[in-house]
Amino acid sequence: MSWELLLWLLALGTLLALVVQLLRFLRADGDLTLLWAEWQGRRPEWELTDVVVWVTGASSGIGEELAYQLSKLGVSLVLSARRAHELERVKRRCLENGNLKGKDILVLPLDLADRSSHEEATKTVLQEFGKIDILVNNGGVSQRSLFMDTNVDVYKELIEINYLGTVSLTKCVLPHMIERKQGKIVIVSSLLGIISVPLSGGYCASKHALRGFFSTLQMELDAYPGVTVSNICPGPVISNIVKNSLTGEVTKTLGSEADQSHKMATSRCVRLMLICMANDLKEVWIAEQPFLLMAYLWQYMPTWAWWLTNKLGKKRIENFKSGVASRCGYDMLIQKRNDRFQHL
Ligand SMILES: NC(=O)c1ccc[n+]([C@@H]2O[C@H](COP(=O)([O-])OP(=O)(O)OC[C@H]3O[C@@H](n4cnc5c(N)ncnc54)[C@H](O)[C@@H]3O)[C@@H](O)[C@H]2O)c1
Repeated sequence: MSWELLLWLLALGTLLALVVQLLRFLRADGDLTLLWAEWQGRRPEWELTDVVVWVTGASSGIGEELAYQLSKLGVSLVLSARRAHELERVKRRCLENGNLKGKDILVLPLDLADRSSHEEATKTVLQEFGKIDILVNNGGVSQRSLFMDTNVDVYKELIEINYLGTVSLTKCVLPHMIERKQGKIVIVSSLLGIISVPLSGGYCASKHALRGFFSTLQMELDAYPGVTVSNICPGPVISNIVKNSLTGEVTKTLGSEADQSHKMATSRCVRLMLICMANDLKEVWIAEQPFLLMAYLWQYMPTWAWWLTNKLGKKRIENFKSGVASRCGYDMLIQKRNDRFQHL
């Protein structure tokens, strides 16, 4: 075989490998560090056993699924949200399907907006389990309304729950972690803490605030390498978030959602969240395409991202005005993606 032919074969092989990697990347549902950790990193089954985990927003969606997956790992669980009866339901299912006993799960009703109650709640957890290894700040609400139709109180509420509620609870728990020189603070932010979309100005603001604030805290905790902060940014995930979204008034929620077929399965999102926690990753992005690509576009080519988001944003506003509020404007792209991958 001549050298020339060998070189051609080598080049062809490299090209093929690149194409395969590109196809993989296009199907990726997490940022590259996270997917690497899933492949080669520490497993949640090894790292997250025999720990006390406090999950806020545990009565529904991502927090509820987190409770189920954590209960299978054999952790002690504290389940918080506002509705005690919903938390009791989640506790019952954890006991039915997981490896825990009744004494391993504490139901602790908590309103993130009622900051004066957070110190007492923290004391209750410490009295019950003696330590807090992981605080998952997951509770939150979203928003669907145009700025011109939105009362400023809605923005205040979003900041109170999503941002200040999270900061306040972390402030109560952190001294205990610093004293023990170990612990994990997990923030469930959003891709909307990195990018922005119309109709959710208050939600985007609260999640951008979380990212800015907790990145700073990560650096301030440099002297305590055993105390880590992880900022988790999911894209659309199946849950009740849109249904529970605030609209133009604090007292009004959207109340329904037509279709969630374009969203990531809650179980997959939570599995990747556990991988993030097991590997102490500082920030992870969890989303299917094209949402993940949009985040990369915002990061590396903001002007192009603006152009595209603006185009899709118009569709999102049109859908909202015609009463299909759950549609995100990326529907055309998602439909094309689904059609294409069905044929692969
Ligand atoms: N589902 C998504 O598409 C998505 C995407 C990105 C980020 N997130 C984030 O994930 C987190 C969980 O949301 P989800 O999607 O499971 O929605 P969800 O509506 O199903 O669950 C939200 C949880 O937060 C709780 N909560 C709301 N207000 C609260 C308050 N004042 N005090 C205490 N608890 C409160 C709710 O009771 C519920 O348990 C939120 O922070 C949300 O912003 C969700």
